[in-house]
Amino acid sequence: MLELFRLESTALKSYPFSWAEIANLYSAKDAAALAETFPHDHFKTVSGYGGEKNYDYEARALVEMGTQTIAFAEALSDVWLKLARDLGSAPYREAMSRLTGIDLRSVPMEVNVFHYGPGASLGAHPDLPDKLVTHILYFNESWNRDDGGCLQILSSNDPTAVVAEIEPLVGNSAVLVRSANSWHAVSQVVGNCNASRRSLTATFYCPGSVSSMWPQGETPALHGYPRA
Ligand SMILES: O=C(O)CCC(=O)C(=O)O
Ligand SMILES: [Fe+2]
Repeated sequence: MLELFRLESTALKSYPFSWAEIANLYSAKDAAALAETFPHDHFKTVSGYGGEKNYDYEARALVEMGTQTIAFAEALSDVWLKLARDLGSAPYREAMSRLTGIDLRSVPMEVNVFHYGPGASLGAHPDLPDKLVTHILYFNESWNRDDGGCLQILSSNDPTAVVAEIEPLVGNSAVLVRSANSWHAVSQVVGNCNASRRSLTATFYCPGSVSSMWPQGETPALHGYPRA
């Protein structure tokens, strides 16, 4: 499913920090099926203001932290099951290690899926210090830049210091190596947007870290995501 050679044939950019945009992660047929059957089950609403960042979106677990366990596998389409298996696999970790120059073969990782509905955004942030690398994959069949919802690579904590913008189109992805200056944001989705902005993050953590998305002991209320 995942065309790992795309990761192997990309070099990281060094400005304004270590990052890369990588397109064409799947065949056209798989890309269409992934976009068509993007998960709508078992989401929690995540929002908060202040602290590291402002944020507002819907999140679903796909591969649980530090395991290869696929969350709510029974609700996934065949292509989504395949993608979840690939993201939990050793060859994916090896390709990500080669791309970033960081040994990610045995560190804890988790995969989560997101809908950003009308008005949703993610303020400028460098990612928490216990993260090593985040790979963000996108799943919209089409996208209008005027609707917001783009990943913005920033040269500082100033949200207007935009160096590059990545559209959330299926097959497209971005790799961010966490550092003190790895500033990035998601521009606000406009209020009248008629499709959600769809993404997934595969996050590799420092050894010994726990999930900040799904704190242990918390039993979040999960719901279906009803919108298109
Ligand atoms: O969805 C994106 O493009 C960025 C997500 C992100 O920065 C994060 O989850 O920390
Ligand atoms: Fe981030």
